[in-house]
Amino acid sequence: MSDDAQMASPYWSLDEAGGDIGLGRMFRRLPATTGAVLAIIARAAPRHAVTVLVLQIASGAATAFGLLATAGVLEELLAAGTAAGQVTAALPMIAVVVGTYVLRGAVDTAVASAHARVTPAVRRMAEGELFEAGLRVELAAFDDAGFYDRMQRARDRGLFHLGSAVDNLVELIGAALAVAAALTGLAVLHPALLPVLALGVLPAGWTVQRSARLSYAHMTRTVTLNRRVRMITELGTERRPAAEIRACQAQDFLLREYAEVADPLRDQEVRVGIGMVRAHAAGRVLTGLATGATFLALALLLRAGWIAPAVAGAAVMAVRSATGALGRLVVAGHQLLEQGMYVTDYQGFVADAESRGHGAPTRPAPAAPRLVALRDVGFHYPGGSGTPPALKGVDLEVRAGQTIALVGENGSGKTTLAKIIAGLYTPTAGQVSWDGVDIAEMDPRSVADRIVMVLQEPIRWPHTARANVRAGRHDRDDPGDVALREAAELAGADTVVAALPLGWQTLLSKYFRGGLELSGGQWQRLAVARGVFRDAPLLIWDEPTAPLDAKAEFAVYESLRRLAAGRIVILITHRLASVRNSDRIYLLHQGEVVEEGTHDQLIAGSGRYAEMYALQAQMYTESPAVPAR
Ligand SMILES: Nc1ncnc2c1ncn2[C@@H]1O[C@H](COP(=O)(O)OP(=O)(O)OP(=O)(O)O)[C@@H](O)[C@H]1O
Repeated sequence: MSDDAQMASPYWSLDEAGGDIGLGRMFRRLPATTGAVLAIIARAAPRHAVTVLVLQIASGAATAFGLLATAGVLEELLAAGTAAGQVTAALPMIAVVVGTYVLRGAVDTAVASAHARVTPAVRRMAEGELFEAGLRVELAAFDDAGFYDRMQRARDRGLFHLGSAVDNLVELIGAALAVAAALTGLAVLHPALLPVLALGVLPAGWTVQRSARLSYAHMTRTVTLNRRVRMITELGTERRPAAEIRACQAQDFLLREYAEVADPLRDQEVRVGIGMVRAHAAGRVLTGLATGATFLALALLLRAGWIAPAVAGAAVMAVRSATGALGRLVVAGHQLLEQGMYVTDYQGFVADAESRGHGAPTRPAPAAPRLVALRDVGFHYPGGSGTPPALKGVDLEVRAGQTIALVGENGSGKTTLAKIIAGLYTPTAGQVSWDGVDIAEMDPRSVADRIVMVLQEPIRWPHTARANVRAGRHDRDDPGDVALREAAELAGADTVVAALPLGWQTLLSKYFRGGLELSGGQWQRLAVARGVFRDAPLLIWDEPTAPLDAKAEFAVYESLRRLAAGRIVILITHRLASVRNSDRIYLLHQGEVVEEGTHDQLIAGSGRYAEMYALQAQMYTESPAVPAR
């Protein structure tokens, strides 16, 4: 097997066809979907939605009235007498028909303008809700693959289809009212015309329904392939992966990956397209036959004397208008069902996100905790059953004014522990307390308010340099940017900003015209400045200096030492020289604290820490392991 073949995955292929949607099933499922969309419309734009509905009813009534008036015109024109006399007699009814058309045109325009306000309002509200729901959930939700997948689906497809679902609902109601208008008009003219109408519209209805079924089945079969195509094309067109793709010469690999999913998608589209062409061809034949049958039926009714010629003429017009409306109704109904699935996804996500939010605020966290203590803390990432816990049995204490360090190999649990101390994850066992009170009892917002956390991969806010630092506490009052400049100086970010063309106002994003990109270390200095600007009593630094040059690293540690006075500092780093002065060092191994003490105690213990320290020291003292030339 080639390497490429080994990298190919069986996870994406055409999906199983979704349930077939016949007319009966469509009508059974429509109320639930319609109800869901209506509920969202009612919250986003109730007034405009009512306007649309009332005007659509008025438009339907005008259609029915226009049909009756047309019959009146035909009656006058077909009455006995001279041509001039017939036209003169028909003039008042012609005026009524023209008036009805004008009225319908005006009403339809008003429907369209009220409708134009509904869809954007729904999109705006739904997007805002989704964004807020995503921001409010606990961090752990992002580690749950199911939740994450639902969120992506709701964001990428739910929002998009919600707008179209609103449009289709409006179309569906309009079409249903137009069909009802044609039916009513004909029933008033003569009830015997109703079966004639059915004869005329059924083939068209069959055709539209057949193509809508094909398109629905196509949509359900290609969900996964479409997602995969989007992922791959994003990889090939985004800025971040661009360098590595080129460095690894992975272009051909990506193109093959793309072809692997895009080809079956294309073939499926061709199959469906041909299926639709066939359905339309059959439909046209049937419609032709049905038109003949309609005329035959009308002729029979005329001969039997059941209807007058004028009524037969009006019936032909009614059949045409009802055929068009029925077609629109079936198409809109199917599309609404298709989009309804995504709308349900969206609603499911928002409900799920709300249930994952923090509970009602309880007591506030102490303004400046004096003692942070962990007792027998364990943690399992969501969905990780069958895998060992990320943390188990961790006991730890740190007091105001102290600095502790968390060290250990990659994957030993340091970052997880820091996030638990920060209240970002709730431990699955044990307890984290501040001044003797479990933080689970505290208002999570007030807990977060007391913490500064600088992480390994800080956010690169696509904003100005100033906003990048102020994001640490965006609502902090800082007249003259005094604190901002002080934080930048402490973090060594002042020199970075000084070199920018527009200083603090420089946009730091290459995605926008005039924007600039920084180096990894420069971004990190801004992140440290952001942490300093945040100014809180509990500082958690997770590898804050990893991408910094030696001079900047030294300066940052000096600043951290000054900042530490009176605060609680938790430091995570692999550079053991940086933790020598910590009040206590905790060495983690496979999620457990296996050694703890001061640097001197741990060195004297000759355990893992001493070994790691000796290895690092050796790298500085012995000749570098570069092969001799
Ligand atoms: N989001 C996550 N979902 C599931 N497991 C995770 C997640 N993040 C980390 N883990 C697992 O938890 C364990 C501890 O990870 P953690 O990031 O805390 O280690 P670390 O000591 O900070 O590592 P490093 O030194 O590489 O930063 C690892 O086995 C890792 O695979």
